[in-house]
Amino acid sequence: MARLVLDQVQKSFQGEKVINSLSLNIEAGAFVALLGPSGCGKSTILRMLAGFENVSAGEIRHGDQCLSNVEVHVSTEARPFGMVFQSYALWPHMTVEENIGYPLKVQKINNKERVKRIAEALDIVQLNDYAKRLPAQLSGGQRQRVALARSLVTEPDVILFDEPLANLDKHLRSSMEETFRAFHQRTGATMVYVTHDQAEAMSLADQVAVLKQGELVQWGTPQEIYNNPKTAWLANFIGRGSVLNIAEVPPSKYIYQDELHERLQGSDRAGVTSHVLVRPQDITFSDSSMFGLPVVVKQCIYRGERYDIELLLSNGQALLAYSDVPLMQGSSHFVVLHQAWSLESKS
Ligand SMILES: Nc1ncnc2c1ncn2[C@@H]1O[C@H](COP(=O)(O)OP(=O)(O)OP(=O)(O)O)[C@@H](O)[C@H]1O
Repeated sequence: MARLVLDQVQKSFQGEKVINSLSLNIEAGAFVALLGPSGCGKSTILRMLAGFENVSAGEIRHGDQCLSNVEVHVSTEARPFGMVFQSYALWPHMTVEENIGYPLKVQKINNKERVKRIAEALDIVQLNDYAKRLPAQLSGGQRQRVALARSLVTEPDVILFDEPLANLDKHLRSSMEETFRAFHQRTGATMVYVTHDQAEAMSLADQVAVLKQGELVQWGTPQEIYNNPKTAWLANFIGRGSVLNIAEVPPSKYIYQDELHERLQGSDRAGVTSHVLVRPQDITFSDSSMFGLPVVVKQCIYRGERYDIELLLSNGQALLAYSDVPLMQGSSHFVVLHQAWSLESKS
């Protein structure tokens, strides 16, 4: 097991840069998500890691071995990596066990060892009873589990996932998340997981790289990214919340109730303003004008477990809060903002 390093990696297609000087240190055994909107370059990074694409500049290393730079390109087959795709990519004419065993056949692993490893892989993904079936006789989730099992029979150091749950319905996705988690714990392999679904990335990964237009916006634990986003774009991409203008505060710090209320009310007079993120769970409704800020309800939307309340502050800024009870459109209330996180930039 070795660390996977992307060192100032760049990628251009026909002279157009799609990955701009990306550096990431992925520790051995980590579960890393590459997260970002469509077209940000996630799949291109995965394809460079897999060896399907070369790099235009920079270097990819696995431990001491250089996998890719402008001069070196280790082929896909020679990298100790497994891969799981959105489309499963199973052989339709092969049974489950034949599909799983195929990479071992290619590696000319002897029959006895092959049978043993197939049985272990079937056990990990809990498909022992399905070994003799064809892919067409399986559900989408079961097919993806076959693809998972096939990715691990060669005992790879690293497994690359390209949106593996994208074709599955919501219910199945959450049970597959459980499978991935257990799979990671049992194999101990390093996992690099591409997704555009922030909830999936947050629940699975221990480190998340958020990308936008080929640039790394932030790299950290799910908690860091949720609680301490650098930019307003990221704050809106991960979870829900409101970005407000307040009288200037230093970036990257929490501001609490009294100071926050004061600076919010002073934002109109202030020469310089800062952007802060307020999460809806950090807002409560108050009976008192002494502690609360006046707001008017713009919209109230039922969400099952709660209501989303879109509010307008007296200076016209919009604020999202949650409520257990419905509030009438146009009605006036007071809210307490318990804390806000000051952002480095708005973009
Ligand atoms: N072979 C190629 N030739 C030219 N441009 C490409 C090629 N592959 C990808 N691109 C471009 O590179 C950019 C990043 O694409 P990529 O597929 O990596 O994004 P992504 O984040 O994985 O998107 P999605 O979530 O939609 O799959 C896009 O603008 C895309 O059009």
